[in-house]
Amino acid sequence: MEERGSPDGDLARSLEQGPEGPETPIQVVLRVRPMSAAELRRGQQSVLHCSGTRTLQVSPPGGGPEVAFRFGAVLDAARTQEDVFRACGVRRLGELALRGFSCTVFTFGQTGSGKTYTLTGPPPQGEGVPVPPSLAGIMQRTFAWLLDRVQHLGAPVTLRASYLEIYNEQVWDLLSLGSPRPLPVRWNKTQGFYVERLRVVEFRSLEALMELLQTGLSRRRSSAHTLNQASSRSHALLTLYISHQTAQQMPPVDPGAPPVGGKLCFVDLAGSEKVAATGSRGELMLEANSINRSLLALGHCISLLLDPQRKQSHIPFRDSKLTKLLADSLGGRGVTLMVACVSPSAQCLPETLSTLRYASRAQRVTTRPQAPKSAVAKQPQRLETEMLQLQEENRRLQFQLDQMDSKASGLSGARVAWAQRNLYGMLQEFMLENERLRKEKSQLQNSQDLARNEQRILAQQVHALERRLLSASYRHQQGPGLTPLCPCLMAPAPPCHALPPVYSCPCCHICPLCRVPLAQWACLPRERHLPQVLDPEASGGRPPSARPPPWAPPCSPGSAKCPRERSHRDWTQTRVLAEMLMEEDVVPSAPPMPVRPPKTSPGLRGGAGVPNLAQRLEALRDQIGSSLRRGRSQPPCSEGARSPGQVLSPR
Ligand SMILES: Nc1ncnc2c1ncn2[C@@H]1O[C@H](COP(=O)(O)OP(=O)(O)OP(=O)(O)O)[C@@H](O)[C@H]1O
Repeated sequence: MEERGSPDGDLARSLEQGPEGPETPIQVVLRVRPMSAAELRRGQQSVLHCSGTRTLQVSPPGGGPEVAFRFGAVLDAARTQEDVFRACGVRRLGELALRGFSCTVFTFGQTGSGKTYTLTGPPPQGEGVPVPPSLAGIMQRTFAWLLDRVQHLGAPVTLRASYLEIYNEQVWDLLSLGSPRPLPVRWNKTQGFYVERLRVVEFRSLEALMELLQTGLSRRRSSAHTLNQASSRSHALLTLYISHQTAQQMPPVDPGAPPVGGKLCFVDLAGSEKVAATGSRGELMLEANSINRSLLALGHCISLLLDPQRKQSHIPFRDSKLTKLLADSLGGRGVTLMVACVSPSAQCLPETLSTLRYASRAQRVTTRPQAPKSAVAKQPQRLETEMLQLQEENRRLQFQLDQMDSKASGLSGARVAWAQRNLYGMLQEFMLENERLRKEKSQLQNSQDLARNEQRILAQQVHALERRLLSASYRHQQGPGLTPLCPCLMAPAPPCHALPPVYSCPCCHICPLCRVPLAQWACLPRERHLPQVLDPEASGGRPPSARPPPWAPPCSPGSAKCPRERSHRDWTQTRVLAEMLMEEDVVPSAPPMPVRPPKTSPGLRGGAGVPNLAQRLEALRDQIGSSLRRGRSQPPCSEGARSPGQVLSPR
């Protein structure tokens, strides 16, 4: 039935728009079977009328108000099996299953409404008698389409099938090789609910699949009751597993777990029935109760799935085996098509209305279809994710290591190497510089020692010359009527005890030089006076230390050695002394010291005082020379008094 605006086109477009990602509602197709021969015999009326392709109107007998139901597609009794197959858009579901989606087609309705007929056609007329192709149901048509589709894919596809029934709330394998045993229903995170140890049979041809179907149908429990001569007493689930890997490429499957990949599941539910209406007794009644309880659980889950808030919380899929195995199809990641089957007979109106309400609610249930990835497909992705994580961790650790190095040395690796090389060179340079400075320091130390020694010698010579000069100058100026000059006025006043006590005779009680009372003088013993200039004539053969200096004053007044009486002789000695000093050549032998600030104290410290002493020595020489020149030209006693400043520069 390829007509414009047909349900097939709507469903196809809905499925083609992509079920992955957004919420996808359960697709519902309503099929009204023809009146059965028994119903016609009883003269029952049809209360169902199709209005268009998607609306069903219910006209209660006796003139009650009509009720309209709208579904994805409404197929009246005139529709053939091929029409139903096309209208349901099962081929689209097959395509989605080939892409890895989990798709489900299930029929729902009261007993005798045509569920099994819709899925698998009329019951077999005899053992080994196949269903005529024109009466083949959705399943056979899908099988044929799928096998043809796979053959033209051009890629290896593995097809397998399982077939089970839920009878009296127990799962039975319809394809088991041995004696059938009830199978447990398990759950894991990746696969959800599944039947453990369910036989999954690989098939490569349509004939093989049809044989599996016939095997299952022949094993499925059915009985006769008032409304159906071949009533199914169990829910039957046939599942096709579609995988794009060969058996060798497929990862090992957990023991008892179904294979992963795309799935296409056909569920033929047992029909709800009123025991009173079917006349079931005994075992039939038990089967009916079990069927009704499981259908009630299914309806309850569907009702809860309609509530968005409840959908996020708990849905009691565990209430029955049926709801467990349909959990993914109803509220999970699957794509689901529901074919609601009804009888047009007025006698079945209450059950028909119940089915219509049931189906109306179901088509408002949404799923979030998602193609499960196979383990093979997951593995490269997992490895790639791990590799990215390890790379990220490696970068993070490398960054932390660089930071630690930088903190430790403040330098990166290249800079550290550069710094090590340069630090080694700098260390060598510092060692050489240190050695050079050590040598220079040693030389300077030696020079300093030499300078100090020479300074000391010069200082001694200068002091000796100054005293001799003062003594000679004083004696030279001790003429008649002349007042002796105080050496304090000629030179920095030396301590009185250091002055040569030449004329500090105790009898005068006044220092002849500075006229200070002698009581303030502390004249030293004659032996501790400054070194004496040798005078062979006056020494009398005594050692120098024992001999008095030539200018030594008499120790008592009136002595023959009084300075007044010995002035000429002493002057002669002074002149000899001065001539001797003029012949001396005292030159500092120390190297020049670092330049000091010009206002540095001229004190005799280190080599700095050496030039000063040398200058003073030179000045003394000049002064002595001048005195000698004057002495040669004038007799000492007639020589006029001179200012001390004209003789010696004050120092
Ligand atoms: N569209 C149809 N055209 C012709 N005959 C049909 C149609 N639908 C159902 N029938 C017939 O009606 C009877 C009951 O059908 P069927 O067994 O499929 O019902 P059911 O819903 O599966 O019942 P149950 O739940 O008891 O198994 C069968 O004899 C079947 O051949």
